[in-house]
Amino acid sequence: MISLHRSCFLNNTGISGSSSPFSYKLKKLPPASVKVTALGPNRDRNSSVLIENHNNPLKEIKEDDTSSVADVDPNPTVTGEDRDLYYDAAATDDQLVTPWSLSVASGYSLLRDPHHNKGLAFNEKERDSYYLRGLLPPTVISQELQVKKMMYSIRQYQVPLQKYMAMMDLQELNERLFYKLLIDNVEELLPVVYTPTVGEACQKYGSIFRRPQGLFISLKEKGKIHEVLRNWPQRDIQVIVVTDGERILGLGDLGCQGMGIPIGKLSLYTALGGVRPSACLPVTIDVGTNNEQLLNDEFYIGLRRRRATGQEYAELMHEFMSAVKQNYGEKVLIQFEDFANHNAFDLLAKYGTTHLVFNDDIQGTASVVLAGLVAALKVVGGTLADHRFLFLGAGEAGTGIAELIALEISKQTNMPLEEARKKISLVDSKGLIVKSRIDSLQHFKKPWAHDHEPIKKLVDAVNGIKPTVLIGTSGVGRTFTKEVVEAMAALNEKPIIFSLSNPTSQSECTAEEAYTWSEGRAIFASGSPFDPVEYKGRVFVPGQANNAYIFPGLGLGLIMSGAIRVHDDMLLAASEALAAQVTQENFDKGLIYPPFRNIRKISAHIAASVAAKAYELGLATRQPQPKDLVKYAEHCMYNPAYQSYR
Ligand SMILES: O=C([O-])CC(=O)C(=O)O
Ligand SMILES: [Mg+2]
Repeated sequence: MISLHRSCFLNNTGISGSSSPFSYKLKKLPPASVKVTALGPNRDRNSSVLIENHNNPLKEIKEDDTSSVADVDPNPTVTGEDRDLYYDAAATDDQLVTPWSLSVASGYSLLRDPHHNKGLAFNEKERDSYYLRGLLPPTVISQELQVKKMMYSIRQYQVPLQKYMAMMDLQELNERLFYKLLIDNVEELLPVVYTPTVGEACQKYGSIFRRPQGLFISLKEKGKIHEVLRNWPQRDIQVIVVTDGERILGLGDLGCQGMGIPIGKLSLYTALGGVRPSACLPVTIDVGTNNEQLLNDEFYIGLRRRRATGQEYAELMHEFMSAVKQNYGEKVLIQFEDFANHNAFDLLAKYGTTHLVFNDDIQGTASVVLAGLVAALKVVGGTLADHRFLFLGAGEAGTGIAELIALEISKQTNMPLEEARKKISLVDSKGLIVKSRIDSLQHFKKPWAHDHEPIKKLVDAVNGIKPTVLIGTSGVGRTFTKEVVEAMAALNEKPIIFSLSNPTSQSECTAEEAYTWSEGRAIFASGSPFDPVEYKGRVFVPGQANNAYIFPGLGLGLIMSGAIRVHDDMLLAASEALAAQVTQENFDKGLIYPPFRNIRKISAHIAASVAAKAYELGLATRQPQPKDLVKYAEHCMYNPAYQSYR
């Protein structure tokens, strides 16, 4: 029999006995109904404790529970300074833990609990203590061997989508092994759990759907979002990635099937930025879809209706945003992802002053591209202000990048922002954005309407504007034609060409095209990965200008400083920190981004710079400020090594 002592402790994974180093106390009733079931040598395997809450009339307390329900703290969260937020992350062999969890019921269930399952890595003692005898074959293997075996098995699949499904299955089976695999093999597995494969997964989400991941909030849940959030098993949420599925990568409206994106982004928050998986909440808001093919697809998993717009849309989003703050407090980071232009800018403007929000497609992409440009200038020469920029695509990414470049030029030169913007031109589906179009332009395009003759075709814009930098954010593949790349190469000794649209099918040109058509002179980066290209005996390694370099570190920096708002200067700080991570050795290979295999170190530096900026701006609430922010960031990072169970 177990006893829940008056001074039992709760961390994000559950409740532990007083001998464990968890660091804050349960005193009164917890806000949500929590089924607390203990595992351990002293317990009767069927025993469980159900702590009721005000929503739940159930009350079942078995065992010799010495605590009373009223002694449990109603709000055992968020601000306690004595609490080690990262206890769960920092497992070491000498720290024994009990795999207490919400609803871990028995050894059999333990094997099916992804947060605590270790599969064949359960040692003999754990097999005795946790009722695992007979449930596993006799062999005991290390996590390292499990990684080796899983990698072997994943490499057997020829089809990327099969690899994706194998990885998702692993995430649902054994979370720590999933993250160990991803961290140790990041360059190989990033294209599997993230772009480009995640794009295909979203397109086929209905037919590959096995088990729900993340939280689905549809119009059916209107008026009940607060309760829906409480259905999520974790309470201590630090990052939410939310999409409404209307503009998934460059693939368009995938409705509810956009869920693959928040799942993938949050896997990267953990693997690349070290945010604990239990603190991450993927959300898809389903207001319908205008994708006829999905509406007619018998396997479609979302609402079968056309998209709600206007007030109906705004009300659902507002209820969500309010419920998030009510449930998780002021310091939960909400990352908007893959919303359509017409909502993305408005949501960011509306909630930027009341919530800790950030739009990855506008701001994260801007930050990563600025870092790449700053690094590229070390090869090409000149300052940002010496260059001319032309964009194909004037949506979230295009205007977001343009604005951050203008901001940086303005900071560097003391030039008014208005003037700095004139160094940047954008082409949309109707041609160059110019003053004569101003009345018909969407508001986010208006700052880019300069005095210029109208130009329809991109190649004519290249020849007319004579840019040194060409950036594709159109979401439309193969738009950087041979003619366009050759024009850039005729104008520039080292043309900078970024094809940023995702997934690979939507990239404005391939790496091979960029290098071949520029006769090996282009400095090229893309949103989705391309393999190195050999051209005339030289090997060119394309950079991946993907916001995955930025958001995990940015998020960690915001969390560890307890920031309450995102500020543009933090994006600039993240950008500078990333650019500073490119070594001479990288430059020698033609790289303008550091390799992803060093991403955790890179993220720690980005996090430290972002946190430093938060403190400087007075937006940080975690006091006192840690002395060495890089070390602190590293300390905070989730470690997927198995914990030892007592
Ligand atoms: O997800 C990615 O690879 C980058 C991104 O945010 C997008 O393309 O929308
Ligand atoms: Mg995106």
